[in-house]
Amino acid sequence: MTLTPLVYWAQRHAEIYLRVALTDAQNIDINIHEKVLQFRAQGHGAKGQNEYEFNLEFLLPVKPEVIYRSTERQVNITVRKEQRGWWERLSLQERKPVFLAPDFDRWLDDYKTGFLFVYNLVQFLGFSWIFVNMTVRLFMFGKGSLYDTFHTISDVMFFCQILAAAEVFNAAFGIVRTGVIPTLIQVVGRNFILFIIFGSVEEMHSQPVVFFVFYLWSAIEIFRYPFYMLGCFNTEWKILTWLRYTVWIPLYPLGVIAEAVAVIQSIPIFDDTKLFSIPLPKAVGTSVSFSYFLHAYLILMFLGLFINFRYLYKQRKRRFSTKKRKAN
Ligand SMILES: CCCCCCCCCCCCC/C=C/C(=O)SCCNC(=O)CCNC(=O)[C@H](O)C(C)(C)COP(=O)(O)OP(=O)(O)OC[C@H]1O[C@@H](n2cnc3c(N)ncnc32)[C@H](O)[C@@H]1OP(=O)(O)O
Repeated sequence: MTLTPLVYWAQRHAEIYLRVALTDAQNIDINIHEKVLQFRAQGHGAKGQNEYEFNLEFLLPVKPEVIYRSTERQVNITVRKEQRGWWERLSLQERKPVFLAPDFDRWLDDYKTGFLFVYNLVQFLGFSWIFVNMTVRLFMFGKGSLYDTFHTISDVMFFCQILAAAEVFNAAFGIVRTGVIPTLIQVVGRNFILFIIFGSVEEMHSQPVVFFVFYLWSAIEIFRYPFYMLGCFNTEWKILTWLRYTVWIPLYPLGVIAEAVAVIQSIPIFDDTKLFSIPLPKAVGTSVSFSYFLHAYLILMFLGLFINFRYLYKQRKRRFSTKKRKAN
């Protein structure tokens, strides 16, 4: 007797997504003949460990190639609808006039993809400009040019980091499939360093550590944003994917260490200048120095590093383990 797994269905204007509820699926065999999809695999489904299969006939023609990803919990299948040529659409309409309702879903998808593509492109250009400009200036003018270099690139860095706040909204509103907390930690963490430690303390503008931080931030972004840009077109370059999910391994701890050094260097300056200190009533004392908060922030940073490192490690594992299964 053939066993049929649970199959969930979703679709967009150009694609159909099937989720087959089979755990640890093995020997997956998926074919499309004409409009019929045939699926067979061994795995753990509603009737335990067994062989499961199903045939599914689509209403309209679909492309014969199947894209699938097997994870520990399920098999995700993507089928692309056959795009009809304009002449075919025209002849169909001639034969059977239909009222063409506006496809709001499609428009929304296109706007979302367009917005994300432009956003990622702007960020990529911004971080590449910072990286190249910083390298050229420091290489040509040496250490003496630190202060000028900071002032040349800081506006673009401020702009890119403010823009990065959009990533928290994208995560919160489900525009991209990413975690809100890791994104929030990343955005709040960087903006704190940039605007409070670097932006408000002039003495920091000529500290070498600032440029280590900027290098570490931009080094990951010049791979991450092009990776997302390709993702907008359902495309990927293996080498870019590998870099996006690997380069953070050394960069993230180094980035947090460099940021911690910057915080430590700024503590005596905040103590001396009393910048951001909280005034107290005369009877109690003068003020509470901002440096107390910075000491607490140093602990938070390593907690943030732990959360995001774990998150990125999981993302990496998810990405590469599904790829390996796909090759089986
Ligand atoms: C509560 C606040 C408390 C604050 C406490 C503060 C403490 C701060 C401490 C920490 C400070 C850290 C400061 C930062 C330092 C550095 O950056 S050091 C340099 C190295 N840094 C890095 O390597 C990190 C780079 N950043 C990231 O990777 C992200 O910001 C991330 C949030 C940490 C993880 O990214 P995420 O997007 O969740 O993972 P992905 O696997 O890449 O994406 C998931 C899916 O979402 C799609 N997607 C995401 N964004 C976009 C986009 N812009 N456009 C299109 N698509 C996008 C992506 O394609 C994935 O989709 P699928 O492929 O379908 O899975």
